[in-house]
Amino acid sequence: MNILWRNTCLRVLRPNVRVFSFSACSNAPRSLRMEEFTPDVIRNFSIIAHIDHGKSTLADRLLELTGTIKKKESGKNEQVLDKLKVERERGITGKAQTASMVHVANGKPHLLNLIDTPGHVDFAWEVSRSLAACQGALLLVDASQGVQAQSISVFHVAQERGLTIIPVLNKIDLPAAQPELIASQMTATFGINPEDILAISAKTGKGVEAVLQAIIDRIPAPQCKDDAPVKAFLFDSLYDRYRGVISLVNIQDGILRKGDKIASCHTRKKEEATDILCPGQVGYIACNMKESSEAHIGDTLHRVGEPVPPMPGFKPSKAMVYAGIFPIDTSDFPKLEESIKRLTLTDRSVTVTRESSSALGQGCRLGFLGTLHMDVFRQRLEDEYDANIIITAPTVPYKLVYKDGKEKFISNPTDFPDFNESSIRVTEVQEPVVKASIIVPEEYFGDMMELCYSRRAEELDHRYLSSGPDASSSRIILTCVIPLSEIVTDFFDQLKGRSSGFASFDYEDAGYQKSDLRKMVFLLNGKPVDALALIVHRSAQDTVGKSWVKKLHKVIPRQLFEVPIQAVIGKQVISRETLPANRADVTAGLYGGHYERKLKHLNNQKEGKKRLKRIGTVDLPQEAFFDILKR
Ligand SMILES: Nc1nc2c(ncn2[C@@H]2O[C@H](COP(=O)(O)OP(=O)(O)OP(=O)(O)O)[C@@H](O)[C@H]2O)c(=O)[nH]1
Repeated sequence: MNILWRNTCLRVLRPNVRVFSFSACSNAPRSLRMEEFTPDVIRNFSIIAHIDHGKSTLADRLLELTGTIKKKESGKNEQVLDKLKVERERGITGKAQTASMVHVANGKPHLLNLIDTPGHVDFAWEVSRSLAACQGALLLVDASQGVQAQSISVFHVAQERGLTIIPVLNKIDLPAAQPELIASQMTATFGINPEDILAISAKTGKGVEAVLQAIIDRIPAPQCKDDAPVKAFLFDSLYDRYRGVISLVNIQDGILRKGDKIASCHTRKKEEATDILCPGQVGYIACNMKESSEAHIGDTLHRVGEPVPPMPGFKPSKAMVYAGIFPIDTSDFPKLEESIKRLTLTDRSVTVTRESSSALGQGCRLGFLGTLHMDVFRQRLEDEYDANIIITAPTVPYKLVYKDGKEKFISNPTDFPDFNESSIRVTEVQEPVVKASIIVPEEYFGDMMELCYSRRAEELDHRYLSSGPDASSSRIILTCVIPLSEIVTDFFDQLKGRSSGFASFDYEDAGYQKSDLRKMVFLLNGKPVDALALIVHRSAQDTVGKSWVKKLHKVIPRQLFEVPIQAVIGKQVISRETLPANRADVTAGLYGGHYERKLKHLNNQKEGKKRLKRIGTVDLPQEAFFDILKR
């Protein structure tokens, strides 16, 4: 095992992104050695913020101020942390990123480890595990937008962990900034002392120096013992093309020296350290693991022969949204499977199993943390691996309770039982629910209530988020319990659309709840199309049935005979449309003389035929599924 560290800057990014080297740290005295950073001069901290409140920008300014990275000469504040297209579009960062910097304060060089956290509800798990490696956090709030749903939820996690919170008001340079109003909102919402709030502009750098000083003055040093047995906490892992799996660790106790044999409490695997890492420090370990599942997040590492009690366990990541991924051209499956395998090495929270569908052929069923996570993965497959894929409608994991008390989780609608079967032994179906909180300006409150009701929300409650004297800026926090299946489709888009983009939303797991759910199957000419099966709530079955049948009617090409399209639940037909028959000569209407056009049409048809799928007697091009299933 190699322990890789950099004296002054450790920057762990996605493998295809630059890794900063020691020489980039211009202001750092080169003679500094890692052993000199005793725990009292180490600060491990995180930045917590709602999406877009400026976390990455502040991280960049801190890195610049400490000389860890060079200030951009162009004066443009482009971000150092590279983002995926989907991340840029949605203004979020998915994967946590970590950096270390040295800052001289109070006459001594201090080692500051910034453990970045992602800013989206799907990644709440990453937030909680990165906070476990910190003693403090900067709570960053946009001075023009105020406190948002995500700021509150992450604040609570940080508070529960006993972290020291430094409240920071960002974007004070904006003309729309209302620093006094937002500061009073922060004081009321988080119960913090108004004098503790720092006002900054991460964009211009104003006030950022004071943030560095506050990190050193206010955040406690990690409590570690030099002479205790080595105890290292594994809080993240990533995949590097050349070095395999890289684990990020935080040394909680003891000194890890070159030549030390290290073992994992979880996997019992043993490795040898090739460098030194001291208490309180954050570093990364690269061993020759090829499977990221071998690096257990939340694992504790210790020196061989000196066992330590493992750190209190971390809940493993839990897939909340499942979808089938199939190649558009069925012969591409081996390539697709290989690409998925490679991509999951860099993102170990995705679960993969093989799936085969009579309609779409061979594919994989993937489990994601949420729909954004799914979109990020899909885009990476398309961009980085050039994959042409069809992705089925997302499903949440349902729970079936049997007569004998046994329980089973179902993540594929085709496995859902038909309740009209006489042999049915299922007594109850349960679905996952979440506790959602929405923060919205008062004028959109009615729309939000309506949206929540239409999505089967229960236990609705609301209160005013305290604000300043200006009544027009009153905002409301609305909480409810809502089925997860209702928010994995277009809930977020609806929320943004109906509130002109002002609503912010967050949710946390609230267990399972009994529900009246049925499997809806779509029949083409009497034959079911497995890839389109859905689980629906009884209250929504008519609307869902009707809209899907309409959609199918629109995209399915006409056949030589009439095709009935039906949505059925059990034996009951919920909705039906009939696709009229087509005339045999598909080139009819192309008049004589237009030879090239006719030829082109025939060639297109030939090409299309290769991808035709036969559902019973109905021929369907794979692309039709793409059209049906794209959101
Ligand atoms: N005017 C102004 N804009 C800022 C400031 N800080 C950040 N921004 C802008 O706000 C936008 C969001 O900033 P990011 O740093 O990407 O936000 P973030 O919180 O890191 O977003 P996620 O990592 O995706 O959660 C960017 O366009 C920044 O340029 C600031 O102090 N003033």
